[in-house]
Amino acid sequence: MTDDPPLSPALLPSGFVDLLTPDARTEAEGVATLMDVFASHGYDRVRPPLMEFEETYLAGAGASLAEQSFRVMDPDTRRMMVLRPDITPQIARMAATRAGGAARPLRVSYAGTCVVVAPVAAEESGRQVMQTGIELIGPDSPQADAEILAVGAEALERLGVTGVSFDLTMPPFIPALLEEAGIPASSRPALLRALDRKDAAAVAEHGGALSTTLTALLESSGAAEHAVARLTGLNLPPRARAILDRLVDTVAAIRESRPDLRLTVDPVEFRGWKYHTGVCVTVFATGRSEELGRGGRYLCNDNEPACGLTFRPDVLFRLIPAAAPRKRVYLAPDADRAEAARLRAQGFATIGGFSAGPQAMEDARRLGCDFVLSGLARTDVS
Ligand SMILES: N[C@@H](Cc1c[nH]c[nH+]1)C(=O)O
Repeated sequence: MTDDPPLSPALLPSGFVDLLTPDARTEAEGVATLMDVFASHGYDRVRPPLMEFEETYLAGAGASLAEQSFRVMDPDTRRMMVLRPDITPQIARMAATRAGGAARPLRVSYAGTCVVVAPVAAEESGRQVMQTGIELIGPDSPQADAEILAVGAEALERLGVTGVSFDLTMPPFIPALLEEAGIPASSRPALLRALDRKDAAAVAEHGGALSTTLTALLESSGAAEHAVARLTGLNLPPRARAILDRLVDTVAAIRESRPDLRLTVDPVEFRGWKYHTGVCVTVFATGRSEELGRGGRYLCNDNEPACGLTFRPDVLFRLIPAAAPRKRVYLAPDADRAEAARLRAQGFATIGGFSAGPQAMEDARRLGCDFVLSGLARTDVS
């Protein structure tokens, strides 16, 4: 027994909401549109489960997601399970196990619900998040990175999302640079914080021998061509150089297929889950701070290279007009069944009516119907 006041019947746990119409419809139709574009490029749908054993999920690519994972105990076996916070680690597992023998390059798509402990971005409040994405497994090339971006861009265009920008990052770059430059482990946290805040003064203060390079890196972020021109001129140690060269090649490959995309580069950014091993991307709509999607390069659970892009439909669908409802027809109890079926085939929603005569007309109006079907006769709702 507790002394807590009784819960309101409408109360839900923080971060979980009911999605009503039209939002739920807009989400479902938007996901279908995205999945259709993915399928048209050969990305076949897979459906990993909502829960997995903790020890399998948190191995491999999922290792960095422990803090974001809800744990549930299986009452049958008493084994701990994870409610997935992200689908990509499941694809990394599938690619190394059940889909290990499938022809490469392996292209898969997915749409499903995830649950995170804390909202993904600061401006968000949701803990149940929808993911819709693609993964390209096998090739480790700038062309594969470019394909992911191009397919993602096309999917957004089909949805009608305009003014999108793709921000390229390379999370392993700064750690490699600090290590190669021999920056002591004790100064790294302050330096990483300063870089994360893009605080030039603090970067200069904590950067030691790397101050000039790090300041130049901060200044080079921006439009891809501007960034690439400045970054190629920098004097860098070999591992950091190799990571950067790969980013430059990826920019060139993207430009070849989609010269029109708005591309920016941020060499010091390392947001996102921590399993990425190479070039990453965050998708923004101009003038908005929420992330529409994120992606990047990683390794599957058997170290096979892969890259992918995951959209966040719950953010995305706030940017597009609500999906139009079907036109509605009120079926009086004597409505002709074949005619009703024909109307449904034409895209109408037929609403089964329990009233006839003037009451049918009133019910039809109340339920948002355009006309009443009685026998074969249509009467417009006035
Ligand atoms: N699933 C990752 C993005 C990603 C897809 N593929 C590789 N990375 C995320 O939501 O942040």
